[in-house]
Amino acid sequence: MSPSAAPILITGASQRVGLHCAERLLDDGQPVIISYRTERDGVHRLRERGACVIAADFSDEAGILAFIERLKAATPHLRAIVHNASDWLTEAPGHEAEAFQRMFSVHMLAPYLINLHAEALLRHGGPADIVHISDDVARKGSEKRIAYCASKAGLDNLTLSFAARYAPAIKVNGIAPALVMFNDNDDAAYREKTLAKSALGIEPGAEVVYQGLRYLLDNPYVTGTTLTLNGGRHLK
Ligand SMILES: NC(=O)C1=CN([C@@H]2O[C@H](COP(=O)(O)OP(=O)(O)OC[C@H]3O[C@@H](n4cnc5c(N)ncnc54)[C@H](OP(=O)(O)O)[C@@H]3O)[C@@H](O)[C@H]2O)C=CC1
Ligand SMILES: Nc1nc2c(c(=O)[nH]1)N=C([C@H](O)[C@@H](O)CO)CN2
Repeated sequence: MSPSAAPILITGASQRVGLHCAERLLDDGQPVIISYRTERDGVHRLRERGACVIAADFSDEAGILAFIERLKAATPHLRAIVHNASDWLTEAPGHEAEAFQRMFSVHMLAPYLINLHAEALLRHGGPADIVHISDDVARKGSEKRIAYCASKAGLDNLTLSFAARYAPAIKVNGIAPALVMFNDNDDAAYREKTLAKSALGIEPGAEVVYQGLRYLLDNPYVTGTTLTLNGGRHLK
């Protein structure tokens, strides 16, 4: 891919899925911009590989708008925006409203404001995409993470609205994973219980999200669609 190609923005790419997708795009010669909140080893690695790295905290409107200004200063065009940044919060007793606000801000307000303010960066005459990384759990709800799940369901709805508004110049789609990669503190009992929730029963790793992203970027006839990436959880 030519080095003058417009960059792809991945939010929340300092670790795990976002970092993997950013590295795979760089492997393909695709320029990358990431947002990060914590200065992790992954940020240093991406910076060394030539990615543009921008600090951002999407916990409130001011932080989101500050990121948008830094993004506009960093590039005149974007090939795509991948909204990956996410906090997997439970609602601590007595802090439910704070948790809901934080989930709404990172999973809905940030994608909404970035999509609105960065529209012109995507309108450059070439292929352009927005991809929202959601969660398969939005399909049925989550008793343990009500606010998280509701905000991811709202993100799925943003996919439909922005796809209708931005067609035909910009495709807008989603990816809704179930378990892709555990967290280091997930114990054996939790891992066994979680793996049993899907028909395929595996922890696939971040590459399956990159494969879904690649499909959406490369296919000119898909918009307003959310790819289910759940190992067949809906079959159990
Ligand atoms: N892992 C899985 O099995 C599954 C993942 N998903 C979804 O896939 C995506 C990637 O998952 P995963 O890699 O596990 O995600 P992480 O939990 O690793 O979160 C990704 C990044 O989001 C950033 N982030 C969190 N809150 C904020 C905020 N308020 N402002 C800015 N950045 C923030 C963090 O940045 P930093 O570290 O720099 O602070 C973090 O590294 C997420 O959207 C997730 O909901 C869905 C289902 C299953
Ligand atoms: N931001 C995050 N969202 C989610 C995570 C995560 O680690 N960070 N993990 C999950 C689980 O894997 C779940 O799908 C299975 O227990 C969901 N969302």
